[in-house]
Amino acid sequence: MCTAITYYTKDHYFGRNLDLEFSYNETVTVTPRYYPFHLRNGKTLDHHYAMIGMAYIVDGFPLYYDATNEKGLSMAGLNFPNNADYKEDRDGCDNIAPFEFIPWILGQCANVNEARILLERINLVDLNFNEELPLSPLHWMISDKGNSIVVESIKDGLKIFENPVGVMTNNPTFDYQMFNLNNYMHLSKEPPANTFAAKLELKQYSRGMGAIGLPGDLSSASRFVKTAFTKMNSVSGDSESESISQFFHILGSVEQQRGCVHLGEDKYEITIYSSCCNMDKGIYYYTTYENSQITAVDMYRENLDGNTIISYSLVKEQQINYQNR
Ligand SMILES: C[C@H](CCC(=O)NCCS(=O)(=O)O)[C@H]1CC[C@H]2[C@@H]3[C@H](O)C[C@@H]4C[C@H](O)CC[C@]4(C)[C@H]3C[C@H](O)[C@]12C
Repeated sequence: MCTAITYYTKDHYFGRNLDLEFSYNETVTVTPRYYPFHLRNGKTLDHHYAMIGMAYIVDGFPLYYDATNEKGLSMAGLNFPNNADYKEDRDGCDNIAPFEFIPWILGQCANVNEARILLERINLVDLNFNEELPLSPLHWMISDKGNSIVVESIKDGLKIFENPVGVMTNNPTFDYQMFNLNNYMHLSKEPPANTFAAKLELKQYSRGMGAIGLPGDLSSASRFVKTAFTKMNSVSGDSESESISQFFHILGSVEQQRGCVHLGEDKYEITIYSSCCNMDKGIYYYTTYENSQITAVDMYRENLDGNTIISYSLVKEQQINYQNR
């Protein structure tokens, strides 16, 4: 399971939890403007917006999980099993493999409106990266500094949904996730009043009772509701430190602790990493399951006019700040 969010204060932020039972050796990866993206349809994107994000680099190609470009446009791919449906090549379309989708959009678009124009011509094709890395069933959130959309390639075709909450998780389809919020409209950050029965003397015995009924399990539908509630009621200062702290707290409300989601044998899903990218400044912050200290990579400290990929291995060990030794 995974969760992606946006968060806006003075600056704009985009990030996600990557929940899985293993890691592919992903790295924080900066792709500069002149790195040639050789696409499977024979075309090459040889000049494009620079981008930073989390990627698994294979044969020199950055397989991005999530990224932000120099205009702030951001995108994340999340699991969408049994729903994602990729197509055959189609004439007159941009035939793009799902693993090329993030560079294709972020390389060429400055905002969601420009992405929508490319999406009119796109056909996400059923093409494995290679034998060891077959296609992943994904859907994507694309966000700029004001809007988010969700893109789902399903049996019926390519669906694009407005995403007014700026949250995405996994199954089922996004229209269900949005509709499901209706079931929770009675939840509140305020203390509840007794509307149960006027003749009963019911009292508020604890803080937080306005949100009793907010799901706390780790299913994707529940995480969607929990994250939407946490994010939409979020209050923070607007400094960089306060903003990113709040961002990680929102993601923390749905993080996965080892042991709670059993996948058979000795496998458990965990939050491998949580990321938060400042969309205005191109700084990619992350924590990992073992390392709760925030680590950052600043895209603008790299040569963005180069043609070779720059990558930083994740700092995964816990960093403890001893105060008395
Ligand atoms: C599994 C990851 C999403 C995490 C997630 O949503 N988990 C939920 C599981 S579930 O719903 O609860 O079953 C996705 C996100 C990005 C994906 C990776 C990226 O798409 C890049 C390449 C693409 C290749 O085709 C496959 C390997 C891969 C390296 C992908 C592996 C895997 O599918 C990743 C890492």
